[in-house]
Amino acid sequence: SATAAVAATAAAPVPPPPAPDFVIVGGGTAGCALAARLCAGLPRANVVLLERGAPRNETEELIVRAPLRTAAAWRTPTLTAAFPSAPNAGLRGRAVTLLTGTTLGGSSAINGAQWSEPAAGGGGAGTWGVAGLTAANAAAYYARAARTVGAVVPPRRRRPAYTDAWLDAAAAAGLPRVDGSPGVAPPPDRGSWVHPLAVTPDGRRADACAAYVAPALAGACAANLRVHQGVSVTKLLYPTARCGGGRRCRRPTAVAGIEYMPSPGAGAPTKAGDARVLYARRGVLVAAGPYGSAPLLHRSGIGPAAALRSAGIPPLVDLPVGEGISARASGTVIGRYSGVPLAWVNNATAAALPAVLAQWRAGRGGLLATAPTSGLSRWTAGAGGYTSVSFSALTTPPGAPHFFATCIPNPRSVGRLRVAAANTSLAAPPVVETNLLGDPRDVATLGACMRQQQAVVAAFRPGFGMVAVAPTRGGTPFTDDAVQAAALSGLHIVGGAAVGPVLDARLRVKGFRNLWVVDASAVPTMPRSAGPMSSVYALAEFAAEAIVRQYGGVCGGGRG
Ligand SMILES: Cc1cc2nc3c(=O)[nH]c(=O)nc-3n(C[C@H](O)[C@H](O)[C@H](O)COP(=O)(O)OP(=O)(O)OC[C@H]3O[C@@H](n4cnc5c(N)ncnc54)[C@H](O)[C@@H]3O)c2cc1C
Repeated sequence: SATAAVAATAAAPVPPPPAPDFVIVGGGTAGCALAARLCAGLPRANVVLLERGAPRNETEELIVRAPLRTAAAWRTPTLTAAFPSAPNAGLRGRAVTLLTGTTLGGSSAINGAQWSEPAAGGGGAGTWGVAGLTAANAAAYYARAARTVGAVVPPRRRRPAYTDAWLDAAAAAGLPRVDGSPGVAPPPDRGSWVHPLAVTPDGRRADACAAYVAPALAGACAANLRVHQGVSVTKLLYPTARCGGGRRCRRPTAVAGIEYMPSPGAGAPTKAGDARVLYARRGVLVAAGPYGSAPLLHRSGIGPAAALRSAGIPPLVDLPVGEGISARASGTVIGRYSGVPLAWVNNATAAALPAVLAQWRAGRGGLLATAPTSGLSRWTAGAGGYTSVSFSALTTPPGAPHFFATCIPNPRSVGRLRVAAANTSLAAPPVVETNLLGDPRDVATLGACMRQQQAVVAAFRPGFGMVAVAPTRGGTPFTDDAVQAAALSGLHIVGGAAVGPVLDARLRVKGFRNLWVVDASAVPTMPRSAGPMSSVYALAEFAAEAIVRQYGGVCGGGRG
């Protein structure tokens, strides 16, 4: 089966040459999509996908695939990395916790699974300056990805309790109910809807591994795709030594391959002698995500020269890698309800019942198949943005009858990911200056959303017994100070190796003929959708098609 094919992929070292044609660094959202499309489109090419996360055990697999267990994934260190940002001046100097997926499927394996595409003019894939990817044709790549992951609005029986009560309250507060189905016209500027999810009809998360890599390994790519888990890529390798021996470093124009080692944390500590080399005959695609790709370029000498030098890394190519990241802040309005029973998705006891587990394992859905979030609202004050709502235990202990409305505005603030020292351990997280709410207009935008959500809380029908409990009780208004005190990371981040400053119009690192970056880092500004996942998939679909077209003659195939 497809799952067995993935389970059989080894945590073992990559076999010796012949070198693969393409090496993909990072088996996340983009990496899995790229791998599946390249191996199918170029049947005579060998593709190797390297993922730092180790193969999942049965418990981890349940946490990834059962939508209700999403918050458990965030607390599982083998599935996610959680680390502090640098202090944010806009949050009065507070750091926030950042989170990312570290397992095959990447962040798509642990995220909210909400499928949201930018409306026309919303900074989607057609606006990034990628040659051949236009506002007119981008919709086709979003649609291809939506079909592959099977993004659909969950049927009524799979929606969290009280979703309709929330939609009624939102409409009463000025956010009318609209249709958010994929392929339907994008939701108008103001509205609320039940969101499409990357969840299969039998209630399993369709992450990038399940949707792309597993079927590829079980079918078209059984012979030419290898997936190696539990290995971390440490740096890029260049064709010949261009530095040292008193010679000046010459700027390389190609990469030869990568160096990798067993991921830290899994067993014995990683030693320098564990490093291995993998050459790539055609090229390397970096898809290590918003916290992985820029640091890999930095460690390989590609980045701001002065910053690299002061971090002890000899600069080879002076490019603004890590600059210009765009990260979302969030602010949550919390209500407590007393007039109706505890929402059943918030019932931790029921979720752990053997019968509930057996029902989900048998593919009959049930409680575990229900995603914790109810839906999304879109609004326009300031730079506009989205609100994700839930009646569940994403942020508080289970069992509390709470309602959460989390505002995720479109950010104007710009941050950067700083160069880490050359000897920084692989396990050390990058230094991320998220600069949340650094632009004062972002404070105003977030405040406008949170006040609007207070109005939604107040608009629940009286029998619901809903009252706001945070950031202020009841209808007490709150100030911008309170917004800055309450804001956290919205968990969405793009940029750092963006098309324009770092990548050419074909998604290659400027000046390199065979080094691509294809993931959230390549995206120049935050797409105006409720999350970047659909845009990351659309970019990977486009990039794979372009590479298949380029190499079809030499590697066989050529079908996209
Ligand atoms: C908690 C959370 C919730 C979210 N919810 C939503 C949502 O509901 N909807 C939405 O649209 N967006 C959501 N997002 C954002 C979305 O998931 C990301 O934008 C998207 O998945 C990023 O894809 P990527 O391919 O760039 O990176 P990732 O999917 O993160 O993949 C990067 C991969 O590279 C691997 N890697 C990193 N470094 C190395 C290395 N040196 N060697 C080998 N492997 C490496 C990582 O382990 C990882 O698997 C959420 C994000 C988070 C964190």
